[in-house]
Amino acid sequence: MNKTVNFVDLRDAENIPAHLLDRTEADLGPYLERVKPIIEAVRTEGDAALRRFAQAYDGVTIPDMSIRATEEEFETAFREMDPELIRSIEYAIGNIRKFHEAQKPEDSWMIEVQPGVWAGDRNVAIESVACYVPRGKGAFPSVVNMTAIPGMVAGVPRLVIITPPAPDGRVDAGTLVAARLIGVTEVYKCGGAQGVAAVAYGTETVPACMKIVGPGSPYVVAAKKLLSHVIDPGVPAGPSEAIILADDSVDPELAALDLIIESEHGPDSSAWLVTDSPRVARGVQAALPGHWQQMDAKRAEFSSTVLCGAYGGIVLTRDFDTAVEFTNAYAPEHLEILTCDPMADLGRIRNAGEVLLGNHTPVSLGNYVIGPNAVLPTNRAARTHSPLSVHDYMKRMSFARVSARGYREMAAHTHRFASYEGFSGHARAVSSARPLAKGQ
Ligand SMILES: NC(=O)c1ccc[n+]([C@@H]2O[C@H](COP(=O)([O-])OP(=O)(O)OC[C@H]3O[C@@H](n4cnc5c(N)ncnc54)[C@H](O)[C@@H]3O)[C@@H](O)[C@H]2O)c1
Ligand SMILES: N[C@H](CO)Cc1c[nH]c[nH+]1
Ligand SMILES: [Zn+2]
Repeated sequence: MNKTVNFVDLRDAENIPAHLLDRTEADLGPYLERVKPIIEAVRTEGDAALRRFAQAYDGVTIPDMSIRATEEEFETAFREMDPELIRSIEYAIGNIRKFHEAQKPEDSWMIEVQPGVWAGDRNVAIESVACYVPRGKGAFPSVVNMTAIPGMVAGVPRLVIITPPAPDGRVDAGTLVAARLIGVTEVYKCGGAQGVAAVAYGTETVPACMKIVGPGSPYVVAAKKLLSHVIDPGVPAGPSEAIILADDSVDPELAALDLIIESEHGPDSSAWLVTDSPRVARGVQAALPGHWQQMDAKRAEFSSTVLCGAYGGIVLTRDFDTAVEFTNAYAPEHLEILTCDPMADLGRIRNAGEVLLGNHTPVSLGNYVIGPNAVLPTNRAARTHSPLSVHDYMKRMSFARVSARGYREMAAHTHRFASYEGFSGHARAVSSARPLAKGQ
C-alpha cells in the first residue's frame, strides 16, 4: 500500500486553512437529490418500496422478506451467538445503563417564584422513538446499546429499531441479541433513506414514530434533513470522525494505533493527529503503514483512504496552544487527549462530542463499553450539540399555579405589558372584567 499520509505543517501558517475543518458530510448535495425519490416511494408505496430498496441497495434476494424480525430470528441469533460475545454485550449494557440512569432527570421540580406563585417543569418521555442502527459498512450491536438503552431508561413507551437487512433477508445477529437483552421487541429491516422515510410516514408494517435517533451514512443524514418537518431528526450523527491531540510525551506507535480507530469506519470518515511535536508527527507517519499491514484489508483500505486523503492525516502546529485552537475549531465527534496532563488539558476543550483522556482510554473503549454514549455530533455539530443522552428521549413541560394573593400583584404588571404591546384581549383577561369570586 504505497499511499502517502496527508501531512499538514502549520508551523508557519498565520491561521487554520478553512478546508481542513471540512468533512465528507459537508457536501450533502448529491445525497439530497438521490434520496428524494426514495422518500417519495416509501411515502406512497409503503412496504412494497421497502422490499424493492432492500433488493436494490442491500442486495436482499428474498422478495417476500418479513419486514419485522420474527421471534424465530431472535432465537436463532441467540443460538448462533458466541456466549463470550453475549457476555460482553451484557457487560456493556450494564455500564451504559448505569451511566444513563445517572443522567436521568427527576420527574418534576417546582419553586415558589413569588409568594403564592408556583412554577416548575415536568420531564416526560417521548411517546415513540426509532433507533437507527447502521449496517452498510459494518454491523453495530454497539449502536443498539447506545440508542436503545437511554430510550429504555427514559421510559419511552414505544421504542423500535430500524436497520438494513443482510442479503439473506436477516438482521445482524448481534443487533437482535442486544435488542432482546435491552428489552426492545420491534426490529424492522429497513435502512438508509427508506428506513428514515418508513418511520417518518409509517408503512403497513413499520410504525410512524415521533423521533429518530442514531448515526448513519450520508443517505441517512440527507433523509433526516429532508424529513425534519415530519419526524424529529435528533442529534446530527453522520460519518465517524476523531482527533488525536498529542504532545511530545506520547509514544508514536500508540498515537498511530488510536488515529486508525475512527478512520477505518469508511472512506467518508475523518481522522487527524494534531500535535506540536515533530517527533510524534513523523513517528506516527512512519508507523501507520505497519499497522495497516496487520489489519483486515477492507478496513486498512478505508483507513489509508482517509489518512492519505483530504479529510484526515497529521497536522503539525508551532505550539500546543495552536493544537488546542485547531481542535476547538474542528469540534471533533471523538477527541483523545494524549498528553502529560490530559485532565488539565480537558479544561481547555470547548467543542467536542466526547473527550477520552490518557493512554488507557482509547476511542475503542468509549465506542463499546465505558458507558457514555458513542452516538455523537459530527460535522462540527459538537459546537452546539451534545452526545446522545437520556434527555434526547424526553421533553420538558412547564407548569405554573398562581393563587389569588399572587394574582393581585401579577395582574397589574401583566396589564401594563399587554397595554403597551397593544393586546387588549391579553389586558382584559387580567382586568376587572375577570369574573373572580369576591375578595379573591
Ligand atoms: N456518529 C456516530 O455516533 C456514529 C456511530 C456509528 C457509526 N457511525 C457512522 O455511521 C455510518 C454508517 O454508514 P453505513 O454505510 O455503514 O450504514 P448505513 O446503514 O447508514 O447505510 C447503508 C444503507 O444505505 C443505503 N444505500 C447504500 N447505497 C445506496 C445508494 N447508492 N443509494 C441510496 N441508498 C443507498 C442502503 O439502504 C444501506 O442499507 C458510517 O459512516 C459510520 O462512520 C457514526
Ligand atoms: N465510532 C462510532 C461513532 O462514531 C461508534 C462505533 C460503533 N462501533 C464502532 N464504532
Ligand atoms: Zn468507532
